[in-house]
Amino acid sequence: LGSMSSIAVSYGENGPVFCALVPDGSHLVRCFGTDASIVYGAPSRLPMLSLTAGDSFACGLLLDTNQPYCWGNNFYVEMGVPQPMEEGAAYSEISAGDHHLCGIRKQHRRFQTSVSLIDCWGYNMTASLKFNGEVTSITAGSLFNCGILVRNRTAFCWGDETGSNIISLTPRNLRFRSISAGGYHVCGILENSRVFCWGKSLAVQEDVDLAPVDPMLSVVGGRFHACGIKSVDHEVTCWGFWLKSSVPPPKNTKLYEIAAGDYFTCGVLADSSLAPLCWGTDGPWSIPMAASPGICDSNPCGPGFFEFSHLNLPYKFCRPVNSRVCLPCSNDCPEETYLLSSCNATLDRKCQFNCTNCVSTECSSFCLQKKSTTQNMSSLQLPIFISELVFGVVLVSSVSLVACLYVRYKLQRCKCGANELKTVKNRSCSFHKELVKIQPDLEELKIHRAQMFTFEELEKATGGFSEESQVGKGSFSCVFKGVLKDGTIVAVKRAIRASDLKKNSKEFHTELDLLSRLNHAHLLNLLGYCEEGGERLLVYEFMAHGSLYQHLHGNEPSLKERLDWVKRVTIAVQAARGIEYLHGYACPPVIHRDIKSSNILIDEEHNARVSDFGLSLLCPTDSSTPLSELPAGTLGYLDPEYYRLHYLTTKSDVYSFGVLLLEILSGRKAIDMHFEEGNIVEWAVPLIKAENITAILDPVLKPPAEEEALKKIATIACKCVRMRGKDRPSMDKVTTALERALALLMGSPCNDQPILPTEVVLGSSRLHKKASQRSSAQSYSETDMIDAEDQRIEYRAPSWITFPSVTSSQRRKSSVSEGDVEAVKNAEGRSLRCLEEEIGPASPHEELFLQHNF
Ligand SMILES: Nc1ncnc2c1ncn2[C@@H]1O[C@H](COP(=O)(O)OP(=O)(O)OP(=O)(O)O)[C@@H](O)[C@H]1O
Repeated sequence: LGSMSSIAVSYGENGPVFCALVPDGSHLVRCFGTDASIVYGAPSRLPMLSLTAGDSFACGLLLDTNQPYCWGNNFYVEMGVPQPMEEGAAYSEISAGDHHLCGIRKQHRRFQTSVSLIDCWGYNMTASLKFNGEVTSITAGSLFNCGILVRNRTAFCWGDETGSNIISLTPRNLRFRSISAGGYHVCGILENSRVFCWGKSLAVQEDVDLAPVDPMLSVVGGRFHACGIKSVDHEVTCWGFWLKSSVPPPKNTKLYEIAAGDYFTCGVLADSSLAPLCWGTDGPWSIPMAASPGICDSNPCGPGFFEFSHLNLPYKFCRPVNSRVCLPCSNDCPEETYLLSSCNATLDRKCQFNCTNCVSTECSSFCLQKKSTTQNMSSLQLPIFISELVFGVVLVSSVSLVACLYVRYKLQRCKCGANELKTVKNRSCSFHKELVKIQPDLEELKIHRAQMFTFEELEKATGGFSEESQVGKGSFSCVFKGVLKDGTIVAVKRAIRASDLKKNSKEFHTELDLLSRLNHAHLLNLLGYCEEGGERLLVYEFMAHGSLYQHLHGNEPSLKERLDWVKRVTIAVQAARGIEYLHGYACPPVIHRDIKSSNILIDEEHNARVSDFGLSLLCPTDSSTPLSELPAGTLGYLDPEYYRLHYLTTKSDVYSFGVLLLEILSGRKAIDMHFEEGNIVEWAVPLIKAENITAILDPVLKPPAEEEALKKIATIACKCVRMRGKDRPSMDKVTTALERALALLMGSPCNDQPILPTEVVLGSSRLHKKASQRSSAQSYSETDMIDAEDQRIEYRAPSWITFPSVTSSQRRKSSVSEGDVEAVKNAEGRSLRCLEEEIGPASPHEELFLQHNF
């Protein structure tokens, strides 16, 4: 609902979703909420100029083409670029109603003043409309739209007015600065900054049209309510009908921008955090991101507007050259204050407390402080103050200089320049025989923000490492759920005190070192560590939903059933993104070496996180030959080329990921001797090649409507588990292909556009999960524990695999000759030719998206 903005709120039966442009100049969108099709469907690589949202869908105006691009799930609006659309059409504004979207077509200069073209798509709206005169600021209500004519700033509306009388009630003589539609009403800001609303739902006779008299900077409309930002103090005020038990609008809080869904409204805090803040019903309440405070405009800010700048942020908000975010100037000053400086091109007006007229404590304390500072300054202390100031400046400059030199030194040591990274990515990272030494340096770790804990602290957090708090067990460690002093729920991994302390220590240090260097939304975050005497402990974010293994093969069948196809494929895409980051974007690149379902953990919001870096290896970025390492990993997932030839490349992870995909599709374990053919690869690949996909699909789930999507994933899996590493696709290709399959599965008609379930967040906050983790009351049952135990005994071979422990089927596989490989390849080529292009090179468009994203 409403007009386009840098933030948008969608609504519908799956709950509200908040979407916003990230304020870092990337113009990328991020969404939070419970509607998976919008949250995970948000294109993380498409830069957008602005956003708008309706019932179960959101749309953005693409920065590069000025075309709308929608995602989510609405029967009436085509996802992707809505169709039909005139070729080459570009739009200056878009706006979404319940089930439709409209856009003002950009036109050649010579037509601009005579006629405006507005295209609409969706329920009862699909048409191209012509209006006399230039139109600006379109806004969409439930079933109607309105716009402002540039020539006289009057409003006009079109569409269905049943139940709202919106068209007949439109005021003919009022001039508006801006307008915003709600469900059945429109509110506009008049030239004198007062708000005027018209229309109203006949079903809910609430006075949405009785707007407060305060001057407003902006206004938005929800289903039966409206909210505005007051000009005098940037605080929000709402009016109209509210559902009972709604969270009220914030008080004493300044906001820059607001957007409304039906019963849920959000704004961007007017402080350095630019954090979103929401009220109304349903949530999401915790949105761990900063949001852009406005849309980037290529025109200079007009009168009554100032150019927004953020002193704390070193980067530009707007990518297009000569564009900026223009915010409306505030009018007047709050009570007790006087105008210190007027609004100019770069700053809003400033007000200061008037100390002759204080009533509030805020004013009194300001004036007291001011008085004492003035007195102090005028006394003998002035020279002391000046010398302190000089000392402070010198100190800050020297610290900054040392920090800069240190960062430069670090950057020089890490030879992962953009170009090198690209090269690494393209050649899928091959390595020298020499392994980069992993020598964790505690000072370095501090810089990487891993916190050091005492053993006592962690002992306390886990109830003395009690059996009840144990949530899992690996080959070298036990994992406990713990609660830190500040209430943060964590997972504490305690290395088993083995006779081979050296080996334990190596795995500990590998994981510690790697995790403190890596940061990605789909990698498990390390929060801290403890190394005391023989004790080695790592502290991670707690993953409320355990591992993928527990879901697929645990003792609770309902968990498996609840993991429907969309969830499974989403997890696959997210895990692929984590691995893709390790291979292509980590510095230096990393081979995980132990990709398997028990190392894919699932957080509270059901997002997948790749974990367990105990076996990972760092690889140099400037090498060309594969790394020769003693095989390590888990039976069933281990790349045959690696254990046969000790030939390790990132393609070994691709093999393991292929096995994981087969596991996700079939619900079978990688090795399960209950079946005649116990090795999942040996069993599934021939069936997939014979195009008998149904035979491998997990029988506990109904095949989806779009079985084609699963067919594509099966094909990807087949390619990942090819015998020769060089015949396997790289992880970035796998990710792209999976994203397309997910789009298809979710019924997106335009599956050549990548739908990304969640975006890569380089530098994502380690701490933003804390709050949600604290609220999680989920604990592990004894059965979960048994699962983990069962998994260790039945499924998990010792990490350092020796040849005798390899199963017969694997041995058969490992002894396949080169000729066999060719034969397999040819057969594959024949039966799957039509799907061969799935993992083809990324299109120029996709390459562009990749460049934008990283
Ligand atoms: N951060 C976490 N939050 C919740 N549970 C976790 C977390 N980390 C691990 N676990 C649980 O503990 C189990 C054991 O984890 P761990 O990484 O020690 O071993 P593994 O990967 O299963 O086996 P191995 O170390 O032998 O490869 C996991 O499978 C998972 O169920």
